[in-house]
Amino acid sequence: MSRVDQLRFIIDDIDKNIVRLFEKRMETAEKIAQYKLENNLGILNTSREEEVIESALNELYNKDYRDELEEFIKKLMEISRRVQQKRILGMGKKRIKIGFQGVEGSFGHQAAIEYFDKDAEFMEYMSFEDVFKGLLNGETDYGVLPIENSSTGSISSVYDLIGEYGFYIVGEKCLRIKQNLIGVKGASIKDIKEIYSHTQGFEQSSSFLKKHQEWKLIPYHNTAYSAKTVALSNDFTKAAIASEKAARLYNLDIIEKDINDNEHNYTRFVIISRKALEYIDTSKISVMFSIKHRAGELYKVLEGFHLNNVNMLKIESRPIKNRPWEYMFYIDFEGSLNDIDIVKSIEKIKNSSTYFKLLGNYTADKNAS
Ligand SMILES: C=C(O[C@@H]1C=C(C(=O)O)C=C[C@H]1O)C(=O)O
Repeated sequence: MSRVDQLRFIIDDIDKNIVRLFEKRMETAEKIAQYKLENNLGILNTSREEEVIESALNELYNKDYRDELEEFIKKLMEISRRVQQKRILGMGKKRIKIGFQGVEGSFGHQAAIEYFDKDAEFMEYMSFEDVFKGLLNGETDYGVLPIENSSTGSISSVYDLIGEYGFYIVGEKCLRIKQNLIGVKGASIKDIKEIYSHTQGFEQSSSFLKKHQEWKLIPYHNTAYSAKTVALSNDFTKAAIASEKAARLYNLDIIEKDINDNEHNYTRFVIISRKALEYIDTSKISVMFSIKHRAGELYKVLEGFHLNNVNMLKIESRPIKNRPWEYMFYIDFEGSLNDIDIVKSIEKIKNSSTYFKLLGNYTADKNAS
């Protein structure tokens, strides 16, 4: 072993000890952070830091290293303050709460889990409007709602609720939907008399259901809730249209798999919030507006997209309550508010509309266009 190798061997051993001591020191600092949080104390304590430096310098045999040691200890305390800060923020951070319609095993629940951190708290709501109410009264931080299915089209009630409640769209999640006919363990297709599902489940499986006109269709709040109801009934004559996950969760049999009419069956969910978020990495914009009931008004708006080379993704119109034959338009288009052409297109819509609201600028799900 060369001399330098020998010395490096010694350094490696010293570093191992330093790492062990470093870990110990940081863990102790975290315990102090806990105490500070409980006693409402600030992290920085200058007089204590001065003491720490002084006693460290007193420990030093080789006084030539005074400045270096001081620098080292100062840096160490800076790191320890950062660790404490992280710890306090982590402890203070409340779990975010997400509202969805239905029960565990519903597609809304799945979209919520896939979009948000698993540590979030997921809250079940009976109806779409209940999800909005939960957000309005502060029970939740975000709501997850289906807005469009690739086979059956827009979920108009959710559009209306977005208009009514005035929340923002801060994200989207596109989910592949596979519907299944599920029944109690041991039930066969011949036993069935009644089917429970959300109307979307029926609509998405309409060709399959046409072959069984004798079945009574009972619309329910949610596909997973239908599965749960069938499980509780323990009745061979009842079946549900729901996900494979719901079948597993409620201990039911899959009588017929993948009964949706279209193989490529997707539902797009929007993530709604009381506040708009900062526009970072955004690629899709949603707006809502109404226009004068006059020839060429919608054309003027759409011209703005063409002139500024903006790709429109979807347009939806919904009747305005109490104003017969007048409509609210909802448009989704590609872009970010950091882009000047996009801002110009939006200005054009604003100038041509009687009412305008920017619903959100968010990151598009790659499966949504
Ligand atoms: C660890 C503490 O928090 C901070 C960090 C210090 C350190 O790393 O030694 C000292 C004082 C505080 O500014 C403490 O208060 O003791």
